[in-house]
Amino acid sequence: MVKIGILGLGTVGTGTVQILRDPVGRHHLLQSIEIQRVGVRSIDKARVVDLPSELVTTDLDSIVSDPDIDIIVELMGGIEPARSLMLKAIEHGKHIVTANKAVIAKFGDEIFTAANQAGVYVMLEAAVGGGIPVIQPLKQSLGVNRIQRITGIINGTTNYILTRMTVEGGEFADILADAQKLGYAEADPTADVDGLDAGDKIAILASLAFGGRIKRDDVYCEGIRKISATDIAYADKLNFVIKLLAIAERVEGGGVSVRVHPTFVPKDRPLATVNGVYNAILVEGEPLGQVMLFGPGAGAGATASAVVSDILAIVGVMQTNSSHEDAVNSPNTSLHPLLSCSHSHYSEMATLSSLRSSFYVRFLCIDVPGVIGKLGTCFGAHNVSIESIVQTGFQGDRAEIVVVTHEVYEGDFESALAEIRGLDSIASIPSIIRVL
Ligand SMILES: NC(=O)C1=CN([C@@H]2O[C@H](COP(=O)(O)OP(=O)(O)OC[C@H]3O[C@@H](n4cnc5c(N)ncnc54)[C@H](OP(=O)(O)O)[C@@H]3O)[C@@H](O)[C@H]2O)C=CC1
Ligand SMILES: N[C@@H](CC=O)C(=O)O
Ligand code: NA
Repeated sequence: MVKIGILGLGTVGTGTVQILRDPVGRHHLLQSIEIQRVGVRSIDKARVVDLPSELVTTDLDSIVSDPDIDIIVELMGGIEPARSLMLKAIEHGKHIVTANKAVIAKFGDEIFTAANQAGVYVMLEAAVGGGIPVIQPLKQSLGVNRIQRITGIINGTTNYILTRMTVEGGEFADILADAQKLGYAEADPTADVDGLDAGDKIAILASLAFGGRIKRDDVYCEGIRKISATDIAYADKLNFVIKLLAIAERVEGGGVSVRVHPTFVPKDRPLATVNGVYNAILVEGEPLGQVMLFGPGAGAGATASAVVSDILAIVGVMQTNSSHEDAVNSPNTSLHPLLSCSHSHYSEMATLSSLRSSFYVRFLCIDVPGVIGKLGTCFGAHNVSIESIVQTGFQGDRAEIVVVTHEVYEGDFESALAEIRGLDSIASIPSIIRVL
């Protein structure tokens, strides 16, 4: 039997235990897995799964150093103590399965280096796209392609919020509360709403796609807090939907760009049809072309499916490699190259100003006559060409003008906006949203 220790028995931990305890009709290797210990924060909390009390403990240190345990399944979330416990488990020769994108995006360097030295695996399929297989496909089935771009909807909570705001016009706070009740949101939902969770995930995908580590601070993150019902209505009128996109791409002229921002997506693009808690990841590479991976991006069962599949992959390797005992006792034994992390350098990053994008901008103006001309002149002076400019109505006594630009350099667009902000007739610029 392969013995596992699970850290965390919340949404994903519970889903994981449920799959492991109900193996019939699933992969036969599940029957060689035994839950040895489960670590939690509050021992007295009511649990959905009924585990023998001697299995459950608040002493997580004792789990990661338990000599009988082969695999540590980290499902607690957050940076600490998750990071230290994973490092300690690696030090004790244990393989890791984790759903924790926050700790991998920020400390993956340290964790993978330690794992490679110790000759153990760190598997993280659940960390991106929940139940959607995307980590292993990037490492294996798509591994021979030169990846040009990844465009993803990879945060279930924000996609659920934007979908409901679009379809039923509900209030942001109420819908977020529902996402929390459904188990989609992070313990601190700020990570979802401000695009930080998607930032963690796209940093991980970019690292796999481009074969170089990504410093988390180099990922530009903008969340959905500022998206208003007005912008959603304009998007609809202009034949778009608003999605929180995470994009990683090679940039002409060198470097890679990794970013997260709300985006106007044309309604006829497949990504526009991804709604609710569903995620989708569009991978573009040579010679394959485009592949879109789609499925539930959060939730207990979906995420646990990815967690248990990772456990299974390790069990499979352990069973074919009877030298597991050696791996524990003698570091630097060879790891399967398609399951382990094989790069250690950092990717060169491109600056945001060198990227090309189209923009939707909503202006509130004080004085209507001549404003459209002034806006056109300012944009033109900075090489920003306009696809459409319309004055659509009033918000109180302010005239509302909406501009959609052609694809322009972000740097030129920023310079034009700096000049426009100085115009007497511009009262405010409530929305600036990129267009796909
Ligand atoms: N929920 C989802 O849909 C998805 C989640 N993830 C990731 O999975 C991980 C777990 O998420 P989720 O299950 O939603 O989280 P929950 O908040 O539901 O569960 C966290 C669990 O970890 C335990 N825990 C947390 N901190 C400590 C600590 N300091 N000491 C001991 N135990 C601790 C909690 O114990 P107790 O129960 O006693 O409070 C709880 O059982 C996170 O990394 C998350 O980002 C990834 C994909 C989807
Ligand atoms: N909070 C995350 C959970 C899965 O990673 C999300 O909403 O996508
Ligand atoms: Na996944």
